[in-house]
Amino acid sequence: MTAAPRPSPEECKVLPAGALRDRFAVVTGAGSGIGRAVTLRLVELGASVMGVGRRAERLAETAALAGHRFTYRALDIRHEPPDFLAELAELDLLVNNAGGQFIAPAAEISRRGFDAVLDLNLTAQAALLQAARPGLAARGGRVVNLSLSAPDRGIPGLVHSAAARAGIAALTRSLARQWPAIKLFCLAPGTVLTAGVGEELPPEELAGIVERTPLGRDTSLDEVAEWVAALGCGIADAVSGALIEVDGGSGLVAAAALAG
Ligand SMILES: CCCCCCCCC/C=C/C(=O)SCCNC(=O)CCNC(=O)[C@H](O)C(C)(C)COP(=O)(O)OP(=O)(O)OC[C@H]1O[C@@H](n2cnc3c(N)ncnc32)[C@H](O)[C@@H]1OP(=O)(O)O
Ligand SMILES: NC(=O)C1=CN([C@@H]2O[C@H](COP(=O)(O)OP(=O)(O)OC[C@H]3O[C@@H](n4cnc5c(N)ncnc54)[C@H](OP(=O)(O)O)[C@@H]3O)[C@@H](O)[C@H]2O)C=CC1
Repeated sequence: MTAAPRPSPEECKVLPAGALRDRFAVVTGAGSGIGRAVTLRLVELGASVMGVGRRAERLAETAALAGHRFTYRALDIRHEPPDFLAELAELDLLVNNAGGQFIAPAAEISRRGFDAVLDLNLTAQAALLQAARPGLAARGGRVVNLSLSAPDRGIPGLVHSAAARAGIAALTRSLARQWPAIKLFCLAPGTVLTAGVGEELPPEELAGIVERTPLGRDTSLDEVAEWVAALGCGIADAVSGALIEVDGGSGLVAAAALAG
């Protein structure tokens, strides 16, 4: 199968200049991969961004690229209380991007391993949402939770992460009902060829997963960044609670078939 050509970075930039002027966003995991790309696009569109992550040196690299409208806090969302969010009187956009897991057969995942992945991808993110609620509600704010596509269909090798991501999708829908002043979304980007995913799977396995998606393609960083920015804009005003899969159609295919 011949895949459709990917849009160029410039073709992905569909939002007008200044679309996020005067907006204030918090992006977790802003020191690498998707979080950095999202941060740079939000800043380019006029927003001010506070980035969060454990490694200050990675956040400082993002700061050097983003310029003066980017500040950062080096902290661990699993082990530190989300006071930095509770202190914000006003917040337009929270991008819950920090996350991840390890790939292992279910039988080899210990209780501590399961807890660590549930904590990072569900419980810690729920705590961030609770802390951010007043600031978000004050501004009619939005939340984008990064997720995996079709977590409810099962993902062999990622049972802990699939459980957490199905949980965050349910949390997103439930909060969208309970907090009508805030719009919440899950964005599932399929396979994005970041250094982070490269540490989880060797290149040949990743290439196979990408090839077996219905569209035969990965999702670019520029596409993910533009989708997140769009969810922070007026165009997303009539949407809440949705899981949006920007995944080359991989959510349509059982994960076991993708893994080969
Ligand atoms: C296939 C189809 C794909 C199909 C599709 C695949 C597409 C994938 C798309 C997703 C892409 C991404 O997410 S990209 C993001 C990539 N980056 C990451 O995922 C990195 C994130 N990882 C982390 O932050 C951490 O490692 C995290 C998982 C939270 C664990 O944090 P901690 O530091 O607290 O944990 P540790 O102290 O190291 O370990 C806690 C327990 O976990 C266990 N543990 C840790 N690594 C383990 C491992 N590889 N195998 C077993 N068990 C492990 C340890 O043994 C401990 O248990 P005991 O031994 O009992 O003490
Ligand atoms: N790449 C892909 O194909 C896909 C990725 N995703 C999801 O998108 C998100 C970003 O992935 P990607 O950019 O590829 O991978 P990265 O590994 O580059 O991103 C993870 C980010 O989260 C931060 N982070 C991890 N743990 C913590 C913590 N405890 N406290 C604070 N920050 C933390 C990391 O920074 P630091 O280590 O400095 O703390 C890092 O910046 C993840 O949630 C991932 O699961 C979803 C589907 C596909």
